[in-house]
Amino acid sequence: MTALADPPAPRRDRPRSPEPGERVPRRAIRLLHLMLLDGFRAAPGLMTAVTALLVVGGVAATCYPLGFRILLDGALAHDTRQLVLGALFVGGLLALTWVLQAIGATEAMALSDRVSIFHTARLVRLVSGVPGLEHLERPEYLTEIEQISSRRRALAGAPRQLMGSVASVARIVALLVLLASVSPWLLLLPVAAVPPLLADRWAKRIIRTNEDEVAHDQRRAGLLFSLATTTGSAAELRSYGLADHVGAEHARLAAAVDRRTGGEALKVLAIQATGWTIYAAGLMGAIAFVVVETTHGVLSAGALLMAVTLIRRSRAQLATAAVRSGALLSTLTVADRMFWLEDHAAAEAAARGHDPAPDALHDGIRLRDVSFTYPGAEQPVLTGLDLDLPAGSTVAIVGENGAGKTTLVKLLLGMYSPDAGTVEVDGRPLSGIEPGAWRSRTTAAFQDFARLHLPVRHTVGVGDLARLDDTDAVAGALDRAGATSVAETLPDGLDTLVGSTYTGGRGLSGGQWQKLALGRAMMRDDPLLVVLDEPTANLDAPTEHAMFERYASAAARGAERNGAVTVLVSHRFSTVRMADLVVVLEDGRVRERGTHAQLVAAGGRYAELYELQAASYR
Ligand SMILES: Nc1ncnc2c1ncn2[C@@H]1O[C@H](COP(=O)(O)OP(=O)(O)OP(=O)(O)O)[C@@H](O)[C@H]1O
Repeated sequence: MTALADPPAPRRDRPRSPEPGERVPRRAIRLLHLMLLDGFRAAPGLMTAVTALLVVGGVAATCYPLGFRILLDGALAHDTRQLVLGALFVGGLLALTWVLQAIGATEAMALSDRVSIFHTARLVRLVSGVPGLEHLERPEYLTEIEQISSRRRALAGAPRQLMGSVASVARIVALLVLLASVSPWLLLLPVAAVPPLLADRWAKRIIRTNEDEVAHDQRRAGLLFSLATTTGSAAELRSYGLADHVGAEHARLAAAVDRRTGGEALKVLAIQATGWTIYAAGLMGAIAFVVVETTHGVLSAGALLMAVTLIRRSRAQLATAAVRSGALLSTLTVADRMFWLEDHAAAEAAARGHDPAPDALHDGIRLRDVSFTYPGAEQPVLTGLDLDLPAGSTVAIVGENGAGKTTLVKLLLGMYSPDAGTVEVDGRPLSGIEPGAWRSRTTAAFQDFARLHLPVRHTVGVGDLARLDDTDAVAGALDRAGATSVAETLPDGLDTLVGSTYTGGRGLSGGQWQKLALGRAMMRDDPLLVVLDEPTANLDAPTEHAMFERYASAAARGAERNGAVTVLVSHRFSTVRMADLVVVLEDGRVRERGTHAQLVAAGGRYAELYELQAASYR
């Protein structure tokens, strides 16, 4: 069996670290904000506690060898007072270190949890706050989101890491002061620490590059995993015997990622080992130095013990500093991604309109010379499209599969923006209207509707969030959608939990789900635009007929109330003929327009399609 076609890795056009034009101070301020202030914003008390614990604990852990010096010199001098002082010093600081470390670890976990919740909420806001859908069609955007999402934990650890780094610096300063008190020559020891630290930075860079390069395959493996383990695709996977193939494909991708990552891990190991070997040589030199100084009587036995203890501990402290700075660096990569996302959302927000939506339509909605190409696609879907949707009209859009009908209605709903041309609402560009304001005056039922696994009242009620729990509004919407019977047959009526995600959830048929989606679309009271994009595909013929009669009367009421336009996308001509205006789309342009009778009489493409469908029913 051949492998599933491997899509090309997405083009990477995301800035890595600061963009050439971006000033480093600005980035530094943003980083400080993210790593420090966000910790205080998410959990002020915890953040203060963790900071204090880390710094005090760090200094205490470094200073206790000073007690060894007092202790040993006191023992050699038979000085009981000094002995007791040394013992108290060592014991007190060690006990303090352990207690603070134990409390610090628990508090740090709690802090990470709180900051993680904070960043998750921010991520959701940044992704769903962008009004259109275009960003969700771009693989490179999705890869970035996945990278941030999968490393939210690292980001959540940032405040703790930063504080840990401050504590590391405090420990190293304390270590150097104590070493200098033995001999200033020992301050050369940090020079030997440079190679391992540089090696560590290099290693982290290799790891980050590798993460970027395997991200595409990891994402694909993740998609295959959910394909193999979720219910939506389960039936088809079994019907076509694809389960093994998908499993094998997932294993192939995962193994490729693992192979590459394993190879890079060996490189990283070699680099780090070289750095630490150089440091070990410096460390041995320092020990030899203090031993020689002691044999020459320059240093006391206590000073020797303290120096050797400090030198030995310096490796652990440097290793901790290297690990922390490495973690900090990899957090910076996630932070840069978060900044990119914030900039993206800010640019989108700056570009959006601020005008209110009109109260009513007087002229209608017009598309002027509109062209649209999906992100990453080569060919435009709509080209130079001109179309008038008069206020108060019901317009049916017909055309073959892929003609661009759904794309057109998504442009009307403001989910995509045209690449060229304009969509106008009563003569004003739609791009000038605040997206939320326009959304609140539109409603839509799509062919690929969402199956919201919630109590029925909420599955429907989310169509108008302000009236989510308004039983009368929900019942009215279900009635307008001809879906009252769905709720009536369920054991707890509107309170029945639907969908099988949760225990006790009631499974529904495709048609029942669709009726609830239609109910959702009927929740808004005074929409200016109603879009029904093949909303009856799962319904039987009598239900569909009854449904369209309801639509027609709802559309007529809306037209009278505020000039609402109803756009109906359908392949069924029995439905299409009820519209005031029929538009035939072909190759991204309007090929014909007119009433059903006019188009049939004209004997063009519509008449041909109509005749074909009518013949199949005869
Ligand atoms: N997200 C997308 N990214 C890239 N191309 C897309 C996307 N969605 C649709 N297209 C392409 O745009 C064209 C028009 O699609 P659209 O869904 O608008 O057609 P349609 O007329 O509604 O078709 P149907 O009758 O099958 O629902 C198709 O060629 C399709 O391949």
